[in-house]
Amino acid sequence: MPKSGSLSRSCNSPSVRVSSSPSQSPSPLSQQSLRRLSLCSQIASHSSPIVFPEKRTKKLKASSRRGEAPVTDDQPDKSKRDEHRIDIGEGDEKSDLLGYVVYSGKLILDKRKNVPTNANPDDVEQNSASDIANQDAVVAKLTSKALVWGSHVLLLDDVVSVSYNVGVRHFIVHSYPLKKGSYGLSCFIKPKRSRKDFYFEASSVEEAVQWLAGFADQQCSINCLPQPLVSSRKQGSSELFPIDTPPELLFRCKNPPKMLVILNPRSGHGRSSKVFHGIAEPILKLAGFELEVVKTTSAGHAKKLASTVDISTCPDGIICVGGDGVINEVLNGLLSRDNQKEGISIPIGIIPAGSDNSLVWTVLGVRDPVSAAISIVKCWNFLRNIRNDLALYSTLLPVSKNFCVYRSTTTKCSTFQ
Ligand SMILES: Nc1ncnc2c1ncn2[C@@H]1O[C@H](COP(=O)(O)OP(=O)(O)OP(=O)(O)O)[C@@H](O)[C@H]1O
Repeated sequence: MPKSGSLSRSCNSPSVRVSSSPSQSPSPLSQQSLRRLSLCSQIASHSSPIVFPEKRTKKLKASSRRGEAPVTDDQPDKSKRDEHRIDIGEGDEKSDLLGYVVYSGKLILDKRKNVPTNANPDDVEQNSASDIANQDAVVAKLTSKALVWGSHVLLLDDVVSVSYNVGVRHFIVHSYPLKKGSYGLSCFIKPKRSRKDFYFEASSVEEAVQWLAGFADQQCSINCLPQPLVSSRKQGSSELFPIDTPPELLFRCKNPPKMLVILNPRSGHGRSSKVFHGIAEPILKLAGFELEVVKTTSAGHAKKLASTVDISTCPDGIICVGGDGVINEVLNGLLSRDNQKEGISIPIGIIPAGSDNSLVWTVLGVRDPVSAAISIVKCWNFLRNIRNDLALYSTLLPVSKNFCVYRSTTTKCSTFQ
């Protein structure tokens, strides 16, 4: 079992299709992609045995140093595989579904659902320390696929973001789990999701930060909120985080994604504004997105916007809200830009709000705006992680050369060349 309170940085990524020429010798970059692809396929198949993240990372790094494709878990070296197996729940089947452990420690679930954000932080901290010592605290585990505590399993696919008041032990996990009865047969039934917030308390500020780093590593957005009773000048300052806070976490808190939303108010018989502002926008805001919403005024407006918009004002992507028509216009607009390279490097998100939405359903496999918004959040986090990794290599960024669509199933993000 991994040590309680230990964090292992690991690479869990939604599956991504990155095209690369098979004739080219593997560059560090393509190995990086391979490493991600390998993990993705393991996750998608639900067949990966549970391994210590450290061992998985070492194994993958070692194989990629040798220029080989990473060793996958379905290779027949059973004895080695068993050696790495750990028990998350009761039995291997459940463990396989939950992935590998990223972080574990004691947490209290605050059932009052009311963490006082304006209370004196010293009082809050003292109460927390005594609570954690009580039997209220449960062992919780963050795995590559879920947060597990007691008999609860919250899938990370359903987690939009985690909010944290800097400098305290509390954090809030915002999620949109599927409602009972809306599982399966997704081609016939629109999945129904409803928002659930879980208020947790870690045993120390340092541990709370480690939990957050674990969530960030697993494609969840992190919202750093101001600490109560701290001067506004210090708010958001890294001084309020413990010294060993992972720098990516600080970076994430300071750099929210900026996107342009192109909304066709006529789509879906005039219901698209309601769909966006009432359903999708709150989810994107919960993930800290900064959105500039432009409503089209006539046919052709979306194309003109996409062909002329200054990309630096929406560096993280364009979200199309409407039906097939508005998506068509945006894609054509981007392709007709003077600087086509710039146009095709920008990620596209789609919130289905048209009358039919056949394109988004047939190509991306989603039909409800909640799942689509969650996918955009997940894929944006995934892209940010990939870009951070790629930046390590200061070489060309193949992802930015591809046409990237925030894919609307919650575990996938596709790039097309
Ligand atoms: N403000 C507007 N007024 C009139 N037409 C518009 C406006 N904005 C966009 N359009 C046009 O409306 C057309 C239809 O829009 P869209 O496909 O988004 O919605 P829909 O027809 O309800 O959805 P679906 O195509 O899924 O049935 C688009 O081709 C677009 O050119």
